[in-house]
Amino acid sequence: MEPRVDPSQRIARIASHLHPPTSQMEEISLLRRSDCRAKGGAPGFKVAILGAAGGIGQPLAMLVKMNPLVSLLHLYDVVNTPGVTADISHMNTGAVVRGFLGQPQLESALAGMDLIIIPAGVPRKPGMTRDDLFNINAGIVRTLCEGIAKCCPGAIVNLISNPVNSTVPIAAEVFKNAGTYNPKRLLGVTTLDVARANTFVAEVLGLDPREVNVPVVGGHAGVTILPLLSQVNPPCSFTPEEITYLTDRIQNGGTEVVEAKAGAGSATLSMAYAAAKFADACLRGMRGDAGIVECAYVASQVTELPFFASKVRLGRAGIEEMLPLGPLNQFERAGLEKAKKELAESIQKGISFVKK
Ligand SMILES: NC(=O)c1ccc[n+]([C@@H]2O[C@H](COP(=O)([O-])OP(=O)(O)OC[C@H]3O[C@@H](n4cnc5c(N)ncnc54)[C@H](O)[C@@H]3O)[C@@H](O)[C@H]2O)c1
Ligand SMILES: O=C(O)C[C@H](O)C(=O)O
Repeated sequence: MEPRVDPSQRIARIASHLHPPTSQMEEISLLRRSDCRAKGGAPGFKVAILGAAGGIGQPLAMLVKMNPLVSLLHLYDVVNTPGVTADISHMNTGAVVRGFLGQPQLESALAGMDLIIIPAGVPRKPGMTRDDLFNINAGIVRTLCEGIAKCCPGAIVNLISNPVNSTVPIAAEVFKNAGTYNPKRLLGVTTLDVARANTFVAEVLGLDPREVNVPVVGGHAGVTILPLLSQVNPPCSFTPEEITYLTDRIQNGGTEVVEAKAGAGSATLSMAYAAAKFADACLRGMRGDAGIVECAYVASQVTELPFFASKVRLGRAGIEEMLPLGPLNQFERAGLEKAKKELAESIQKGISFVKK
């Protein structure tokens, strides 16, 4: 028979786990994790979301909490994480959730994590380009990456904060300065471009969007978003009008949402979906699953540019292989030249921000 425990002591013990003093945060996080495993919870990966209380962060936290590969989920933001954490923690899925609030708790949020997802930063309003976010978001990404270099240098990083074409080079420079840079572990998330391309192409072809796969390469802003409509799977052909319509809609999908939201932000729900899907692909690769291929914006040798989005094969250590672009038609070759011109400037801007 179990020893009798005074119910008031039991309640006090639970309450102290829910509202621990800051200094005990990490210790209790470990305690709860081992509690969870002792009760039969499956071991899994430790994931942190930085910017977890935002428009993307909240639905992303919900989706990651539902991922059976995740055993521990850390939610970090400079505002509102206690509420978001309490809310998400009531979902009866396997992952244990812990909240971290403000810069003093950043290091505890990062310690021991396997995968870091970063949607921290300001979103666009109508009339703005993603590059207009640079001045605020560059500093946010730099600070968070300095924390990663210090507390979990071996983690895989999924970077969402815009302008992605510049924030990924910023992260790379920060990691280089800290001596922790491994290009296989730093991935700019462009999955939403692929999700949009699959959806819009499926609409035109009258297919189920889940059965369509469109490679989208280049970067994540305007003309740098280059859908390869000649490589759509299942193989198909388009009229010149369809190609013009689809390319324009895919390149401006983000602006379509920004304008529809009319000042209330940019894509959050579709982005959370895309980020959760991409994180799941990274985790399956880390687990050792074979044949996981996704498009992402990464340090690259596919073109002469140091960063470029293209198909990568994911594995235990992050990026295991960079797949070639494949044959491009004349329209795509012209698009690639335009994309490279803008990308080169955005990459340089990111690098200079850290070097200055
Ligand atoms: N890569 C993509 O495809 C893609 C898609 C959509 C949005 N985005 C970008 O994602 C970012 C977030 O968008 P959102 O709609 O969630 O914005 P949001 O304003 O709703 O949320 C951002 C969150 O970041 C937090 N934050 C700010 N500074 C922080 C810091 N120093 N540390 C931790 N958290 C911090 C804020 O408190 C807020 O909760 C934007 O830059 C947006 O442009 C990228
Ligand atoms: O368009 C934006 O500003 C957000 C994001 O990059 C998107 O593609 O939806």
